[in-house]
Amino acid sequence: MAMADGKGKLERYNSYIRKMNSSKALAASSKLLFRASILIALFLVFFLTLTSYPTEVRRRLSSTSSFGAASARWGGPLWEKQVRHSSTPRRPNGFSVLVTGAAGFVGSHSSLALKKRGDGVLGLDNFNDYYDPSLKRARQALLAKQSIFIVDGDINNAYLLAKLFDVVPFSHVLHLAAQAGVRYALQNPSSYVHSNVAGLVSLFEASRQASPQPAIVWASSSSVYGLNEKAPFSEVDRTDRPASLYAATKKSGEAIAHAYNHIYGLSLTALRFFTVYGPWGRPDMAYFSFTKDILQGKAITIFERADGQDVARDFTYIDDIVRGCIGALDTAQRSTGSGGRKRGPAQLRVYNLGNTSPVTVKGLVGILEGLLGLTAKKNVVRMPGNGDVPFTHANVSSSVRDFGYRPTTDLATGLRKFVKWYVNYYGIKITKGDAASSSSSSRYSS
Ligand SMILES: O=C(O)[C@H]1O[C@H](OP(=O)(O)OP(=O)(O)OC[C@H]2O[C@@H](n3ccc(=O)[nH]c3=O)[C@H](O)[C@@H]2O)[C@H](O)[C@@H](O)[C@H]1O
Repeated sequence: MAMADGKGKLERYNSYIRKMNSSKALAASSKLLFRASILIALFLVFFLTLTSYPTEVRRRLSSTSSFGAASARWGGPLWEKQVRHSSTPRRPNGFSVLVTGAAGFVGSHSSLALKKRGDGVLGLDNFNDYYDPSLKRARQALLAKQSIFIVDGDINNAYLLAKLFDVVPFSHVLHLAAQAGVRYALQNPSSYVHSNVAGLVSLFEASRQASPQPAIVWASSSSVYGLNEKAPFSEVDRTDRPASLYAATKKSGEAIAHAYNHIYGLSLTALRFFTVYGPWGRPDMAYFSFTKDILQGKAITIFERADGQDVARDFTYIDDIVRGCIGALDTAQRSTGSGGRKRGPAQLRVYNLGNTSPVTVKGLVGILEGLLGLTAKKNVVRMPGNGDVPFTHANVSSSVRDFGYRPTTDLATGLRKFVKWYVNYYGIKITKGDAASSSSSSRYSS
């Protein structure tokens, strides 16, 4: 009996162990299944969220929000050496300037001018495809010849910015990276928020945490005057009626700058640029695309106001703008914060940088026709409701007073230099007009 009892116990015990094992295996496999489902669900949420963004935003997010993706393009001892070398000033008391948007139009010209006088310059640019990136790469090559290194990265990448401020104690930031263009905001509104609002905050965050905190000079825009009718536009005029999302994001930037100055003691100067043009310019702008189309015999569209009057702009030549940027950098006081905390009141400034003599768009086209020796095929249409403003005109008395800003290039002179660059860069031969005779072997004149 005892044996039988013992055998029965053993069998019961074995069957208990078998049951336990099979329920453990069941539990383990259901745990695995549960975890796998969570992973799949997370992946699906991420994928669906990402694919619900427009292509442009998706491209930007994938290039900026992943540390892994970004770190593939930066980091390491060689990279740090390049960053340090490029940022080191070569003159006594020279600046060490981080130029964002350095492969852009104003960014490339400003970087070269700063380097020329002995400042250290490090560029930062995400080389996005808002317009032909090969032009940005050509500007990059130009800067590389002057030993200016451009980091390939986005201002929204907080890791990258922290790393840059860790490696270099920048004295100044010239912040020019932005989503430009007034009318493109109708097609891709989120890109304006991404670069001009989120990107700006990201840069200000990195700067306020940096030690030392840099002084920041950054690009606002004449477009903030919006529907202002009082001319010429003065910095104290109303800027609460933006006509485009572009203008609204630039105006937001000025409000954000106020807050960072107030809370963290960042020294901040906003420059309101007025329709900047010149060699190595932006292909999306009217003077550039008109030149291309006139040369190709294509029709151009000229907007006129609802009342039939001509639209006008205070077109400003790039060299004048660069001098304004450098004047603002030279007179920028230090930020007062340290360790992310304000230690006293800091400088907060806003300046117009314009040419002070508006020209109508028809006038611009007339000058181009003369330079190209060609007559444009013109479609004159009523200005569509696309964010454009009827005219701009800068009062620059504040920048004249505070850093001796004085625009010296009229539109005809500036466009002559632009056309000379354009035909040379794109290898175009013009038999009639001034452009052919002024074409030189130099691809760059600033
Ligand atoms: O000062 C600024 O803050 C802004 O300047 C620039 O904007 P805008 O002044 O709008 O320049 P731009 O596009 O060259 O149009 C020029 C003129 O041509 C007219 N225009 C334009 C296109 C066209 O097909 N036809 C036309 O008549 C058009 O109606 C306008 O009157 C920068 O792009 C912008 O990024 C920002 O920096």
